[in-house]
Amino acid sequence: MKKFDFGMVGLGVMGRNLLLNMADHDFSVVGLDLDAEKAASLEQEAQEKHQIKGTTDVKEFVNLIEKPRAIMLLVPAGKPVDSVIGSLLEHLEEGDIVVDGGNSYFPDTDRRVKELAEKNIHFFGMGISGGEKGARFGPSMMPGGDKGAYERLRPIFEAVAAKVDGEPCVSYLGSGSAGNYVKMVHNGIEYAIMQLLAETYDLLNRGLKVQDKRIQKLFDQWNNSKELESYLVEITADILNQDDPLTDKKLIHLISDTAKAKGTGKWTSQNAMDIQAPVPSIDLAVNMRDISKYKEERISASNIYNWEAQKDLDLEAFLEKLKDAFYFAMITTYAQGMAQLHIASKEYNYGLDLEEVSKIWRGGCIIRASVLENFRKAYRKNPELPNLLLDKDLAADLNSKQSAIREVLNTGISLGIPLSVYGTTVSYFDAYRSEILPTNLIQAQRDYFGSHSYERIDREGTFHTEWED
Ligand SMILES: NC(=O)C1=CN([C@@H]2O[C@H](COP(=O)(O)OP(=O)(O)OC[C@H]3O[C@@H](n4cnc5c(N)ncnc54)[C@H](OP(=O)(O)O)[C@@H]3O)[C@@H](O)[C@H]2O)C=CC1
Ligand SMILES: O=C(CO)[C@H](O)[C@H](O)COP(=O)(O)O
Repeated sequence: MKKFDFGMVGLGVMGRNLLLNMADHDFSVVGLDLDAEKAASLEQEAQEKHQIKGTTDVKEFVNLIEKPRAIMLLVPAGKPVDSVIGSLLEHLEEGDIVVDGGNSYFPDTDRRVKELAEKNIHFFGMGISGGEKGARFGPSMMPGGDKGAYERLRPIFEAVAAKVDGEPCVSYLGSGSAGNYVKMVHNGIEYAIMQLLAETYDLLNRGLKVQDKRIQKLFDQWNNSKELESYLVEITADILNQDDPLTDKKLIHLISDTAKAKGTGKWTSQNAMDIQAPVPSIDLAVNMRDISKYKEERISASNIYNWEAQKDLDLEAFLEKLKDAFYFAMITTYAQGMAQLHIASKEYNYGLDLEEVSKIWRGGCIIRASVLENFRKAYRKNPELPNLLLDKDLAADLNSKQSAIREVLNTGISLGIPLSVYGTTVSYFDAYRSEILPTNLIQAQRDYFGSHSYERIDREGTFHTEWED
């Protein structure tokens, strides 16, 4: 009996759809899930041309795959990944390849690579983005680690990946856990841009009392513009247009404002602090999801603190400024995430090529946007660019939009609408462009209370002062 080309463990949202995508591209595929219904429904969903089988039996699953085997895991991150690896191990043989396609925490990937290498089994992490539709019709995929193993599977991944101008949105990114790290930062950027869009909506809806229809039209216009065409802007317009099937209202007004998170945004911020890569826009986006959870306290506080403000402004002129402000904040957010990748690449010896990262984020993934092409050009000009804010072409754009974001921010503050990510983005920008910061005072304070010493700008050495109180 002819064996299958590829095996998938986990037939949920991502695994089932990616497997069907592979079958569309003429690869024969077998899927494993603990849930018999999911295994059976995979076969029911298959079209005549597909070669697909679903099973709940690990031994049968492994034996059905052509050697050396290629197996991908798309199960929830954490313990389920270790549990699946444990159950596969007794059936795998030397030379088999196991790919973790989930949002695994990158140090877990480093550990698993080592554990499986001792058994001569190739293991690598490959972040996948695009959600349900992306997995089914073309995701962006971020593999790292075992390059030889990736090369063997490259034809499958290139066939199923999203394509932009004929180029597949998958590239080998670097050694070790590079693939999971890049996906983690992708999600951090995703959190911040989602928060920026939510703040934009709040400013217009709650602050300036603009009708949903007008806001929806605005996002639609943005998505149809050269600068702001992007998946997250596109779906935000769709969301605002969605009717509720149970009432006569728009669905958005009936959804709870308490946000959930699976952890990748938090990991991005936590690790950024570890490697001293400032990403305040991502930090704030995580904070805002956390603040949203304190619903009872927010209700109490809203009864204590009132701020009723009206703003007379020319709405159409303001919307033009808002577009520039969003562009400014979006670019500055990407710049922080990309700078984190630049620093992490050195810290963990990943050898990341940020031109490739920009290339494979142009399509398929949640943060795909037309501006990624400009980032690609910036990194092509200078592969060692430490921060996109230093690219001359992007700088010219940002300079022309600086006044817009400051005006939008002032409007938000005077109306009492929280524009956290907009605000922190401007502070990040202002700090990054400051030749002189007040950190000399911090150094003096540290020396004053803790004799921590300081350095001077006029002579070499380390100094301590007996400060007079
Ligand atoms: N959903 C999304 O948009 C995206 C998700 N991801 C990541 O991809 C991974 C998978 O996510 P997603 O598909 O959404 O998750 P789902 O929960 O939809 O699917 C996971 C599947 O894995 C199965 N499973 C769990 N443990 C085992 C096991 N030991 N053996 C076999 N099957 C098992 C689950 O079965 P059961 O339900 O019966 O427990 C379920 O069918 C996660 O790491 C996620 O963070 C990445 C990008 C986008
Ligand atoms: O990886 C993804 C998209 O790129 C997943 O959809 C992820 O679950 C999103 O993160 P969170 O659930 O924390 O909002």
